[in-house]
Amino acid sequence: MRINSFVCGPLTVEINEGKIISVIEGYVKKGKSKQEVIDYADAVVMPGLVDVHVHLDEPGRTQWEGFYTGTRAAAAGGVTTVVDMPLNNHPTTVSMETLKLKLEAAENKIYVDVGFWGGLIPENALNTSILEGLLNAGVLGLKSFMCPSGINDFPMTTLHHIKEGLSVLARYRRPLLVHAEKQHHSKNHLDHNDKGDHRAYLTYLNTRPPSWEEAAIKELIGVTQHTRIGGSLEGAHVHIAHLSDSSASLDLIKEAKSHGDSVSVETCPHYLAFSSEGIPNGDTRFKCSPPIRDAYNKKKLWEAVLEGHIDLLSSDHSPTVPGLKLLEEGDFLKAWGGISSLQFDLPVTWSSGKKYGLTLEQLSLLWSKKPATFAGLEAKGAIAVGNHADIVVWHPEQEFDLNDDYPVFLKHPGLSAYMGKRLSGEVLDTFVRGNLVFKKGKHAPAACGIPILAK
Ligand SMILES: NC(=O)N[C@H]1NC(=O)NC1=O
Ligand SMILES: [Zn+2]
Ligand SMILES: [Zn+2]
Repeated sequence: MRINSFVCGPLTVEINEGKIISVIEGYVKKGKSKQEVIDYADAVVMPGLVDVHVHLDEPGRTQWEGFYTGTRAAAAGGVTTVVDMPLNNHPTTVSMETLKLKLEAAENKIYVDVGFWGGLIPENALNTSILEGLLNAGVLGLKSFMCPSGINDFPMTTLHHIKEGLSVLARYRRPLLVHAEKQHHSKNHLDHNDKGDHRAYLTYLNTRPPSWEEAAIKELIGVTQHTRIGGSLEGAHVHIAHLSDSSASLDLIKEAKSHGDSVSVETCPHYLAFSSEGIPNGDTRFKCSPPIRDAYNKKKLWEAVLEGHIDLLSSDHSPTVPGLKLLEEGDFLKAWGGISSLQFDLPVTWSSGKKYGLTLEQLSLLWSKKPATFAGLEAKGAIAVGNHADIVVWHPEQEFDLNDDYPVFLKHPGLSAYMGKRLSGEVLDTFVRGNLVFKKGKHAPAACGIPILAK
């Protein structure tokens, strides 16, 4: 099969047996006989997105999302690989046995390729053989929380657990992703028992100040110094999930990187597209942790992205059921924290980013090459000879309204914070390993995604 496209000049990508076999500047008019040629004219052909932070919640909470709905939404949004988080599913993915349950649940249901993070919790951190079993079974790395996760069977880890986990991960050369917020009480800090207006977003924002992120990251940086070349944790890598604070927390990460620590950081579209000032009273679709901060913070976060201080983007797609989002009560303190977004990674990032000067090359690095490399997926994330033919074809300038008529494939479309927005950048077609999994608004009849296991 050949794909022709005209972006920065004509381009032809040749695909055979799921892999890219040539990338040629210019249109190749004559191919082998019987070879299928798709001409995309002036649409953009880019590597499919690799979303390394997605909660698919199956098994156990399929009513929240699920492999079928989540990966169909991913395919419709040009996301060709997702890496599933070890929590919100039940049981959580914290052992070889629970990973097996994930794999069984995913069978014949996934429309894009799916990798898995395992969970680092106190129990397995203190039992190396459980962790080794989980890593040997193929999780791409581990994830832990420095504050309560909101899920009973996923307890938070202390720095001691994190160090234990890193010493195992160092041998496997796989990363630890950390939810870096550390609860502490300060003078202005209102906690959940205080009587602020629960429908006001500011009440919630004040319960999770930037100093929570700063405190957690400061502790982590004390550990990442040992990941430097020659250090006691050489080979280990710490990745800070969903950074929201673009001030002191970011400065700490920059400093650690300047010393050669093996550390990276992601942020998410909701921190780049929204600001606290614009969140309506009672609209709990916008509740997440760490919280969406003010417009100045957002601007600084975009600057950090464009200057390369933020390594990659991910969705932290974390949906739930309408009942737990408490939309009617609009109670920001009691509602589930998590933003539903997976299908909109590409248009949301583009619509917001182009106002700040984001280029297509940067977009592609942040959403494909960098996350693929981070997760150890060498054959993904770039249109290059030998790579998987994971491709999104899209029209960056095509605008659309996310209204009730728009085909949203997520389990609960109405819960997404992006509904009602006008976005720029419509996906035409999505290929996963050469299979056309989404074409002009329709999915392929069969789910041809495969699970990705580390060797
Ligand atoms: N458990 C879970 O998905 N938590 C996520 N939700 C959110 O808003 N931040 C998270 O870490
Ligand atoms: Zn998190
Ligand atoms: Zn998450």
